[in-house]
Amino acid sequence: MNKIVEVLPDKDALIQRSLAIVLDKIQAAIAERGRCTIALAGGGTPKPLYEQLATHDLAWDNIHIFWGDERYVPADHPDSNEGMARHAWLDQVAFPPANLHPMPTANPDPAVSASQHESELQQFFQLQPGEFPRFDIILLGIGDDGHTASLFPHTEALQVRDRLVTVGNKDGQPRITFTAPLINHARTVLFVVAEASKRPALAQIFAPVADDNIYPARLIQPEGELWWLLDQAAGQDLRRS
Ligand SMILES: O=C(O)[C@H](O)[C@@H](O)[C@H](O)[C@H](O)COP(=O)(O)O
Repeated sequence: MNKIVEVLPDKDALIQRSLAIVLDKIQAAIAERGRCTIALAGGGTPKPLYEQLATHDLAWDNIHIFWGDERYVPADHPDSNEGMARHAWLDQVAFPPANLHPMPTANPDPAVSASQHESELQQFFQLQPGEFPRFDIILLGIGDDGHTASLFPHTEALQVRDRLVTVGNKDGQPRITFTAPLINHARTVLFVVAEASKRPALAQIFAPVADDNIYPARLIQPEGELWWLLDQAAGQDLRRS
């Protein structure tokens, strides 16, 4: 694992730096492999990044969009990560509809939806049973509690090692989420983190010893590149690298 930590002066600089890295990784993936597979983070932090990406004319036909997690709501619900990304970016440019791979949230049983999405990933990446795909880019954020994707503290999702996708649980509300092993197979994992409220969790995530079950973002130790991009408010206590 190659870990890079950068603290940017403010949120605008954080978004601009994140944009530069994402654009570079997209271009490199297409140049090397003919396509880019990128999984988006939800929440509020990445929205301006997606809005910036919408201002660039990219090879949309060669870019496939996934999500690292999803709230268990329809795409037109205000909480939907799919809806947020579509509004900020995906529906503003000429992505072929077949290149967008949202997590399903229609089945009454979230476990069925998780299994459906796992099958979609296995088919898209032409995987053998037990094999994990290697996404080019996985974007992540962290919550004030140290969760990432929908891997929340003290939940069963943290223990899942033999699946690509599982059911997350936020205060009893179901989510669909990539598993830690799937995320860790990525070529590049990019955390984009802003705001002082994240500082206590970051201190534990970056500590030499702490409980992964309490701070799930500690589980993210990818084989490839691990980027932590933080604004000054979030990252002021951390050592750059
Ligand atoms: O579905 C989600 O909410 C996200 O995937 C989640 O993991 C998010 O990245 C963090 O909660 C940070 O959210 P903010 O960027 O809004 O602080």
